[in-house]
Amino acid sequence: MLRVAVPNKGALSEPACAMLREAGYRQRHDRRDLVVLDEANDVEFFFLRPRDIAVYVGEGRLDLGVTGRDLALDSGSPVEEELSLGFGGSTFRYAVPAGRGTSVTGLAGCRLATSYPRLVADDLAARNLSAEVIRLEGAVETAVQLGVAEAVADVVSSGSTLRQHGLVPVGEPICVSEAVLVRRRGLPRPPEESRLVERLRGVVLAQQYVMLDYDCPRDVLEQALKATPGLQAPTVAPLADPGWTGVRAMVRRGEANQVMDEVSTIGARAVLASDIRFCRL
Ligand SMILES: Nc1ncnc2c1ncn2[C@@H]1O[C@H](COP(=O)(O)OP(=O)(O)OP(=O)(O)O)[C@@H](O)[C@H]1O
Ligand SMILES: O=P(O)(O)OC[C@H]1O[C@H](OP(=O)(O)OP(=O)(O)O)[C@H](O)[C@@H]1O
Ligand SMILES: [Mg+2]
Repeated sequence: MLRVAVPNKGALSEPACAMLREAGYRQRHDRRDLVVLDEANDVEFFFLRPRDIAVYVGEGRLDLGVTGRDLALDSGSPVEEELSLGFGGSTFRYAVPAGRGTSVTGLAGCRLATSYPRLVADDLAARNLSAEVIRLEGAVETAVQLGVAEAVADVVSSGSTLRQHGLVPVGEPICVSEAVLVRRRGLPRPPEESRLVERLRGVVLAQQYVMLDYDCPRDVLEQALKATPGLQAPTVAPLADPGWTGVRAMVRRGEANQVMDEVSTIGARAVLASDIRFCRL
């Protein structure tokens, strides 16, 4: 039986459960449940703190886990990323009080509060900078206000927590993070693991594309197909009116409106974009 870790709390918890549900797996209904057995798929899910997940997977106690890239790096566990999941996006950055400089080198010798001490120590070492790293559990932005540190390194998503505390980011992000599926580094891949990975890949890809359908005058079909080449090739089907054809192709979600403008300008009509829920490509 495959054993998989899922975040039990926090920013990654709900989207991770939703994605696994979409991939056809049984998930918990009660937030207090810590283990869910999905007998039909022969998978056992363990709901763990996101920070601990890479530790269990790296020790080989669990086969796969959903966690944040930043948390996996900070754990120092021997895990590798199997799949990026496309949610839980954030950056991990240094920040200082507004007006206290804009350069990372200014962090030398300061007290730096963070919940990600390994990530910070590794980055400081790579930059050949020395600073005192103060490990806090959370709400690290307050550490500057209360005089525990002169700078912080923390997760930045919308940036509003930094702003509320009068802090501004300095330097490039230490890590650009998102939710990832991790496995123990270097282990052979059992077939039951590949099935879960492929199912999740099907959900991730489905979210990145839309299905575009439109009616196209035959005399501009070639031009339209260039705008919508699809993945393999677009479906071209006859319509009742011999002067027209139906076209169906997958299009990247972020480019969909531009492509719709393009085919409409050529003369396409009834241009429809619809969501794809899950797929195998
Ligand atoms: N807006 C956000 N706020 C916090 N974390 C986010 C956000 N967006 C994405 N994340 C990611 O979520 C993960 C952190 O999750 P979470 O905040 O639940 O853990 P934690 O900080 O260890 O736990 P807690 O906040 O309960 O002490 C990291 O991978 C982080 O990059
Ligand atoms: O850029 P923003 O959208 O404001 O989000 C970033 C904030 O969210 C996280 O805190 P979380 O809620 O996880 O609390 P924590 O600090 O206790 O971990 C993170 O540590 C920042 O404080
Ligand atoms: Mg947090």
